[in-house]
Amino acid sequence: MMITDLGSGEGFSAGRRLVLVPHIAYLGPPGTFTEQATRILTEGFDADLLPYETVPQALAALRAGEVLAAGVPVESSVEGSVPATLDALISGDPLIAVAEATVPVQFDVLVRAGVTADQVRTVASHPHAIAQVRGWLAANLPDADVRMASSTAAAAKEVADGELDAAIAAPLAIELFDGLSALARGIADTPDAITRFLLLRRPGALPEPTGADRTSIAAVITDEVGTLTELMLELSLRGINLSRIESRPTKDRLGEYRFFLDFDGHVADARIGDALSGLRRRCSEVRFLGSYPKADHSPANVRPSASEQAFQASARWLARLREGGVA
Ligand SMILES: O=C(O)C(=O)C[C@]1(C(=O)O)C=C[C@@H](O)C=C1
Repeated sequence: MMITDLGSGEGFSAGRRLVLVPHIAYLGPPGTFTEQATRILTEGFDADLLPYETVPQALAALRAGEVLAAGVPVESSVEGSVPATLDALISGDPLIAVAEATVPVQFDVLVRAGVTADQVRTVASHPHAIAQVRGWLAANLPDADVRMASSTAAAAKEVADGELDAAIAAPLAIELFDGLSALARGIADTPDAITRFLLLRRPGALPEPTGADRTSIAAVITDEVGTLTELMLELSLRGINLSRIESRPTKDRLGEYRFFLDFDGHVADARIGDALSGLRRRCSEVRFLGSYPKADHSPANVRPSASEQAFQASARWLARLREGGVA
């Protein structure tokens, strides 16, 4: 997928024919799946990719205006959402997603050349990667001390630096750090895993609706009977397909949750705007997290009663009634 507009020249500075290329943050170091995704998300856009050690650090740089955009992992088909990303999206100034990409995820076990399985005492990776290879680790490295790293590529770098014996990393990481070789390839417990990534930006002009869009929000509801059902009803009554709902504690008090929702459609679509207004009235907090083209380009299945034409016709009908006309 290509991004068409990352923000009208922001981040460019021209002078004496020198044009500074904008920076785009990602979860680094080079060799992460997030780097692969960020390259897809920024294809055709002249920008330098800047690695950050954690997602919160990348988003802090974006909020501070040090980078134009940030590529972050948001959801895995096997492990579910990436909590660090959801939490970092909410804590701080609003950010919006402007594009999404999905990347097939495969894992190799990288060691320093010559290291054999029975010499591996420590193995590390990103928690999401570890979770996707638990079966393989139990069968093949049952005695190894399993450690968490800030990313798959950070683990590969630690192996190259002699700080760890093995890393679970993306196949391409082997070429980026000196002296690595693969102890095993394609070790994911679930083949065909996919991770979804978003390109985030500070609020500004939204991507144009394409008919195959997704909208993301985070909403806090009061702890009362039926509030979650009512939230869902706002969507279903308008024929809106919910593609994800995830809860995270608000961290303010036990039992209070923030719901992350993804649904088909663009905030510019009448049915989505109408539903969002309803949610705004019902929820104690609604944060808009963006409307952006879906990575798979699958068009929204809009029932006739929720179409743009149906909304326009009913708005005209209501206006006539209010003017004293006959329906
Ligand atoms: O560590 C990386 O390479 C990442 O890009 C992060 C991440 C994730 O957050 O899920 C991305 C894809 C894989 O599922 C494992 C890790």
